[in-house]
Amino acid sequence: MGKKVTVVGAGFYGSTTAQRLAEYDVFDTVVITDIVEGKPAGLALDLNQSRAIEGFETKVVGVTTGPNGEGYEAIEGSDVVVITAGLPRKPGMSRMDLLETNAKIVRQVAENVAKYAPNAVVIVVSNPLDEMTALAQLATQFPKNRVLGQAGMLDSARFTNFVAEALNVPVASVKTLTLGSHGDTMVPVPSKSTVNGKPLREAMPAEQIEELVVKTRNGGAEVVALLKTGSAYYAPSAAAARMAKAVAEDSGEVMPVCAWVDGEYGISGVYLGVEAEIGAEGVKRVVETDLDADERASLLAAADAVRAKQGDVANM
Ligand SMILES: NC(=O)C1=CN([C@@H]2O[C@H](COP(=O)(O)OP(=O)(O)OC[C@H]3O[C@@H](n4cnc5c(N)ncnc54)[C@H](O)[C@@H]3O)[C@@H](O)[C@H]2O)C=CC1
Ligand SMILES: CC(=O)C(=O)O
Repeated sequence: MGKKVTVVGAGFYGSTTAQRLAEYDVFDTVVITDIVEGKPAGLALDLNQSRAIEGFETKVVGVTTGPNGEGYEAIEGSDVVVITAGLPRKPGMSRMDLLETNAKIVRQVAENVAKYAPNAVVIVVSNPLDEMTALAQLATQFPKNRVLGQAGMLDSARFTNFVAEALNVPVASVKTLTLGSHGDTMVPVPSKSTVNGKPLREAMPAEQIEELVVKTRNGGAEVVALLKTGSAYYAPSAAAARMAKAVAEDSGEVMPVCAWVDGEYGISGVYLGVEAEIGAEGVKRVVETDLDADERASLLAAADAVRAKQGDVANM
């Protein structure tokens, strides 16, 4: 049977994700939903009219959902659900300032996903990301491997872009990695970063790497400050769409994602940014990589900070 993906939230992140997913042409159907009357249907109409130009057959369906789950039957049979519903940051706000508002939204969405798409893999993007991922798992009661969050793909892409720009080399020649949280305890990993296959540490001085590490941690805030309203969506949607594609194709691709960690790195009981194999069941396996002592210490600190916050969302 053909694959079906749902994107919940038809704002900037959701609409660009739906576009990317449709243009991949690997799904039969992309459903996009929102609580705003008419907007999902309008986006679907517009995206479907681009099919003849872009050359894809995926059908986009737009549905407005109600406060009591009205309209959610449209997501039935989804293989993947991407949750983008929720407020974005304003300049000066931290992702954590969105916690209480977005927790209510994500809980309501996740409960409906559990009811109408009980076999889906859920990819959470709403912020604060690590907490909303944990909340979505609690609210759906899905197996922990079937709920994951998007952060590391985006943060690594930002780090890669900054390195490529600083060295004036093709983006494709740079590989970087970020682990930890999608917040202050993000852990960019220079020891696993390379330029043309050679260690990043041989390509630029330590002080410059540290500058780019800080820039990566502030990557989202830098865009928010420039946009004035809303937050980034081109790179974020590329990241979430790639994850959804990996699930649909059962590719087993290793990606940095927010996944349930149960013993890897000596860390347990927390959704945290780690590398994982992604496939039809969501996270097939968390992939542990060798880290320097300081990177490992930062990851452990991130786990402690995130675990404490994730404990709070159970009652939200
Ligand atoms: N994880 C990550 O790396 C990133 C996360 N984000 C987060 O993604 C979220 C969405 O960002 P944008 O699309 O830019 O915001 P946006 O404001 O453009 O769109 C959010 C949409 O969610 C909808 N919504 C609200 N409650 C809903 C509900 N109960 N059901 C369905 N839809 C609902 C709103 O009507 C709105 O259309 C934000 O929380 C933002 O912080 C954004 C960028 C990166
Ligand atoms: C909004 C957000 O989380 C980001 O751009 O990183």
